Amino acid sequence: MAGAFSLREVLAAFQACVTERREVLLGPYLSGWRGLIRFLHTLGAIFSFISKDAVAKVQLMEDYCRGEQREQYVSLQAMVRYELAQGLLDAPGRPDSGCRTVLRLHRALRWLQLFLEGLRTARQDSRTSTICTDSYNASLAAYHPWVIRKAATVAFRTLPPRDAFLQIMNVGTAEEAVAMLGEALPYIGDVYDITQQLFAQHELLDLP
Ligand SMILES: CCCCCCCCCCCCC/C=C/[C@@H](O)[C@H](COP(=O)(O)O)NC(=O)CCCCCCCCCCCCCCC
Repeated sequence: MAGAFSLREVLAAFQACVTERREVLLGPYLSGWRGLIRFLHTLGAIFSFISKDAVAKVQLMEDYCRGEQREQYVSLQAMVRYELAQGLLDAPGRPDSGCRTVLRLHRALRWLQLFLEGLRTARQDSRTSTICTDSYNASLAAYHPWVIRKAATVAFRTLPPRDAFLQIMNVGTAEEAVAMLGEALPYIGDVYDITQQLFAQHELLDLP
């Protein structure tokens, strides 16, 4: 089964990362991202400028999770508490804090949520590139300079048609993929909402 992997397992990580106390565990959160990045690799080299940035951010977070302060990075809530208490978010020009890094992933998760919801509910003959561009423009694009928006839009145009895209998710037929998305998306929405609320509460939504 080398190379064959299903988006079902990838998305399950976002279900696994919310605890009973509504904390978001970083371990499964990052393995969800790792799975998405693997998926992105199968879409071709034109997406590599995106996966490079995503890998760098996930890697940085994994290093915190394995580092000396790993207990402080078990969950997003612990991380926010720790980095705020240590004053790690005050100094300008700290492009390596966990909070600002997760914030970038968090904004990208909003894109993912909109994109997958768009795919799920679109008509059969819809274009994946249109769904992707629309969800990008409604979310992440606001944080990106013109060159990145341009490069992203060019890359999106190479995406396969909706039905073919649903097939490469490896969850079975297009109908089965749509059903899987219907089950998995509420969990992604949950992770997004909890994180959004946490960052809003501590005024961390604009970290440079
Ligand atoms: C269907 C495939 C489309 C994937 C497109 C995802 C959204 C496009 C993002 C474009 C990012 C371009 C790269 C550069 C970004 C950075 O400038 C920017 C700011 O960072 P900085 O503050 O450290 O400077 N970084 C970011 O906004 C973080 C971007 C993280 C993107 C992660 C994307 C992973 C996508 C996985 C897709 C898997 C598809 C699965 C669907 C079945």
